[in-house]
Amino acid sequence: MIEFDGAEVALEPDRTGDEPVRILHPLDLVLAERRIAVIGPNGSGKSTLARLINGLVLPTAGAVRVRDAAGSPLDTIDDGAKVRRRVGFVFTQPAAQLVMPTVLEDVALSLRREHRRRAERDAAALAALERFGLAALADRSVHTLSGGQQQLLAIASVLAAGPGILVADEPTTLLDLRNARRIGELLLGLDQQLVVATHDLELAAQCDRALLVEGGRVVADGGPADVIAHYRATV
Ligand SMILES: Nc1ncnc2c1ncn2[C@@H]1O[C@H](COP(=O)(O)OP(=O)(O)OP(=O)(O)O)[C@@H](O)[C@H]1O
Repeated sequence: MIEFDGAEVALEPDRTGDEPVRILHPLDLVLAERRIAVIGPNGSGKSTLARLINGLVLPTAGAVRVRDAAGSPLDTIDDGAKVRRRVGFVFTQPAAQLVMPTVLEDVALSLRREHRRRAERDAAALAALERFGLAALADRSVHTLSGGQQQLLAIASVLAAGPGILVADEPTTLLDLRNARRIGELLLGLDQQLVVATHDLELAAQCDRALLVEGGRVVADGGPADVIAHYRATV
């Protein structure tokens, strides 16, 4: 569960002494559904909203809290590094988060806390790759993968660390239709709670709830069909 309690993001005023610019206006929301889409025009604040959920952006006022599993405490996000073990984040550009030379090493890096011994870590990493149909690519350089394979690997690496919540920021934007559907289906089928900021309305339509963000405010919130219809009617 994710709770926004008057959370807002404002930029410091510049030297002209102007009012701070609000990127996200104070937001009160409880997100309890398993799959939540955040849609809206470019620059509306979707990424900022998504980044608040894993501490990549901290609110300048108010609070964001997460509970990543039944029975776990509702914790305020005030330390990005701590929350990132509980809330995974997948970026639009998978290459940005693939940091190790080979596919296996990249997944193994996510497992360094759980498995201190290299052999155990590699075995767990291989099992994670198998789950995503990537085992045959284990020794390949991450740079030789296709965009779809890279996005799949980025998701596998993030999920290997066992987060209870997954946030994805436009994960299908750079993919062709086939890979976009494949990644979309994978994300929608996860056990974890999913928050996905997306321009992919086909993906948004399959979520349990959608939020329409415009000008840093949530202007529609509810079933995806209604929220998408509202969005289409306003562009
Ligand atoms: N660190 C920052 N400094 C200055 N402006 C910022 C910063 N972060 C975001 N913004 C501005 O805040 C607004 C919202 O940005 P955000 O990236 O959240 O939008 P978005 O809805 O995800 O857009 P897109 O669909 O184009 O990715 C934009 O106008 C952006 O330029």
